[in-house]
Amino acid sequence: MNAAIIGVTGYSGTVLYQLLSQHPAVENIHLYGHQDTAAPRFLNDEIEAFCDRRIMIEPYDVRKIMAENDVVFFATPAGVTAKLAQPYLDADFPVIDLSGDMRLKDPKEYAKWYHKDPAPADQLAKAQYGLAEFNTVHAGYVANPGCYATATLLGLAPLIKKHLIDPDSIIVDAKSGLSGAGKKLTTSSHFAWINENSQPYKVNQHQHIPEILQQLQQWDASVKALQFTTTLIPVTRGIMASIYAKPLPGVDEEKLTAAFEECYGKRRFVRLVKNGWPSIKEVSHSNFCDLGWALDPNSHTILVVSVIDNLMKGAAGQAVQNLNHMFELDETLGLPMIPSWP
Ligand SMILES: NC(=O)C1=CN([C@@H]2O[C@H](COP(=O)(O)OP(=O)(O)OC[C@H]3O[C@@H](n4cnc5c(N)ncnc54)[C@H](OP(=O)(O)O)[C@@H]3O)[C@@H](O)[C@H]2O)C=CC1
Ligand SMILES: CC(=O)N[C@@H](CCC(=O)OP(=O)(O)O)C(=O)O
Repeated sequence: MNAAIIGVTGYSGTVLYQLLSQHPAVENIHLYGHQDTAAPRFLNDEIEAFCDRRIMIEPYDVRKIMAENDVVFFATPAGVTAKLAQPYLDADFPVIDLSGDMRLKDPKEYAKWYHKDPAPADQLAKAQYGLAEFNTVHAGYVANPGCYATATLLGLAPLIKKHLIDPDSIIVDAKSGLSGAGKKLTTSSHFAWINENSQPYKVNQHQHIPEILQQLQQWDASVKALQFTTTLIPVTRGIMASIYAKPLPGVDEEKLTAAFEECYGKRRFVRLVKNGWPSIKEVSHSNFCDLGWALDPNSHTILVVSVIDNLMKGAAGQAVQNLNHMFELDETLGLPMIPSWP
């Protein structure tokens, strides 16, 4: 197949390019950039690491993209696909959108949390949320989940789906490395600030809160809210979500473990860590989500720890997993099955 990438010069775009370049079912990768760029650019001029890849990044042209490709990936910032999705939806053309533009079903929620103009409700209704372990999308427009949302939802799924916790008691403390913020330098991502430092941000205002709730409510309508805090940590890649909740009466360690095993026993990309605890480094550069859990009888609290690589399972890796679902290929095709270690 031929695959198009829009946004190849960004962090998730480059990882997507790396994965698709080695994907056995992808024959050609075509790159497209901004709509308003008259002259084409070249990948080797934009990304030093790809200095031997003199591949053209053509100006964005929707008709050319659909004519020359079987699928298009958008690795563009919020606000881009909300304006560009319509012709793909009209043509039922396969799209995998890494941005948050088409994830929320309610346009008012998007406007509230992203502070941008939403796509129209009829377009949002057509997009399918691609949390790959639970929603196998075979065609159309896939809204690839956010990085924090992926780590949090995979950690919470067994607790919510098996009704093991008080739905009013969920607290998530999530930390992310700097590549999660994309390539643009900001004051908070400046080396002198974040090196040997750590700071919460977007407290109670993070755009993944409504995304997480939307999916949790599909599993259990009684979940009304969650306390969700995001913190920057001085690593390049990786997310660790520590999830706390109160168990319902009768829930013990055995039931907890059985729920995780039932939920993920057959899943290739979720690893259940039973000796010790998950760590960011052990999933680095892989599409794995590692999960660990415990029930403390003294504080009567469940802890689940979920780790992913934000650029892989949190973005480009899950996008390739969704590509494999869409084209009915083996789910693992083109994805590394061994993390980068040490
Ligand atoms: N980084 C991460 O860990 C994750 C990111 N995401 C989401 O994925 C998307 C990409 O993120 P990330 O890679 O971090 O972002 P970056 O900021 O690193 O890259 C954005 C890319 O989009 C391109 N771009 C910007 N505006 C346009 C436009 N109007 N038309 C065409 N191309 C455009 C940029 O090109 P140029 O440089 O030429 O402007 C660049 O290639 C975002 O929506 C992000 O929220 C989701 C999960 C995790
Ligand atoms: C470290 C960091 O800044 N991370 C970003 C995550 C970006 C992302 O995944 O955004 P969308 O999924 O909404 O597109 C953030 O917290 O906003």
